Amino acid sequence: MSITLVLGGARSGKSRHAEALLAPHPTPWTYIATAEAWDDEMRARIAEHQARRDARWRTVAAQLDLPAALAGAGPALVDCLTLWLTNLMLGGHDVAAATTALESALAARLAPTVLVANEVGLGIVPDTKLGRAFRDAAGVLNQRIAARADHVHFIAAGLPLLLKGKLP
Ligand SMILES: Nc1nc2c(ncn2[C@@H]2O[C@H](COP(=O)(O)OP(=O)(O)OP(=O)(O)O)[C@@H](O)[C@H]2O)c(=O)[nH]1
Repeated sequence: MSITLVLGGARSGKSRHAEALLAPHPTPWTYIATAEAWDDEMRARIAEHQARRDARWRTVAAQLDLPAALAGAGPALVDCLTLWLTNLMLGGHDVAAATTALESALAARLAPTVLVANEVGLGIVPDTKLGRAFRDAAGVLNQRIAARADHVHFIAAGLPLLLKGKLP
């Protein structure tokens, strides 16, 4: 089933674009959230997203186990891969093995999947070793998922740029 990767910077409008991609598909749509509400700012960001989603959505939290969240779900939106990577790295997990497991889960999907990820490598070189390792790992992860995706869209200023496949 079709896989779409939606890339973009912070507040580029990528979540809104990704949500709209599921509109032609049957409900309920599954929103797979990788974020954790660790402070008030994050709680406010999450609340904004939740307010936007109506009863056609069901929300599943998956900080680490994306394959389990994807298995058996209908049309699904993963928001976002970059926070999932953060969770893996901070937890000391094997990122390459987790990515392989995600690729297998995507290949087994029977319904469309949209995945959101941040394009983090466009700014200055991070001044910490962890920051540089994260930036590089995010680039590798995006390339691996993009290679398997049917469609890849890059969002800037709320507007989509086609990198692969088709725009809706
Ligand atoms: N735990 C949890 N996280 C959620 C929920 N809804 C949204 N989120 C998270 O909210 C995050 C998106 O936050 P934003 O800060 O608005 O994203 P952004 O990158 O700045 O914005 P856009 O590019 O415009 O989408 C994603 O990582 C989601 O996982 C939810 O119901 N529960």
